[in-house]
Amino acid sequence: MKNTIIAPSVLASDFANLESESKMLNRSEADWFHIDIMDGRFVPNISFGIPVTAAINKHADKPLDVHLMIVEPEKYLEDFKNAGAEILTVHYEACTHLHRTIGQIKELGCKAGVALNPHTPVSVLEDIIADLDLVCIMSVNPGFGGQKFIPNTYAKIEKLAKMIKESGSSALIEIDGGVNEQNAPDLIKAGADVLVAGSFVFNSEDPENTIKKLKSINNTLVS
Ligand SMILES: O=C(CO)[C@@H](O)[C@H](O)COP(=O)(O)O
Ligand SMILES: [Fe+2]
Repeated sequence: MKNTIIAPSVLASDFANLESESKMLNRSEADWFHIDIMDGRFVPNISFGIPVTAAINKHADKPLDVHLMIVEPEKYLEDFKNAGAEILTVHYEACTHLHRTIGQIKELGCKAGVALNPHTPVSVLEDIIADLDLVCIMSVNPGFGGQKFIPNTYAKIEKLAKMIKESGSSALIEIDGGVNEQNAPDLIKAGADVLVAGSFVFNSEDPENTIKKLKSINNTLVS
């Protein structure tokens, strides 16, 4: 039985109470904290940056999965590593020298991920897939929480899973955007290893229990 990783997105949490939100995630069955960094240039929104990531890390006792939606991410990798990032994901569309950037992430001792916008085919990763620890398929256009899931994601997961298998890569497939308890079973069946969920978790009445529900979906699927 596959153990799907659940990574709640802190973007949808109460920023005025990050300590208690972090403690809730620690208590919960969440595996990672998903940290969305938006710069107002790569995406049309600004979230938070290095000091807030470090503040969350003071309270988090689980890995920080840092999703960099920024231009020139190579300039800030070390800062985010020092702020507590264990996984650093850069956007394919933001990196001219992706191979070099992935090497820099690994030299820092972090796991290296690449995120793909909805319009970017998974085939662009063919020549780098063996070097990646994670591929994040964006199932919404990045920049905002609470958007509608794009169904073409399922086909992308299947193509990527095939590429990973054929290349012998051990990259995990992460799905980010509009994930909820309705689409999670099909995402897992298609090949998702990591589910990011923001609004679905934090806008629910009982976020801890919502995480538990997402985590238990695996167990209801026939492997
Ligand atoms: O990276 C992003 C959005 O750009 C995501 O991580 C969102 O924060 C997920 O939020 P929901 O779609 O689950 O509300
Ligand atoms: Fe994200």
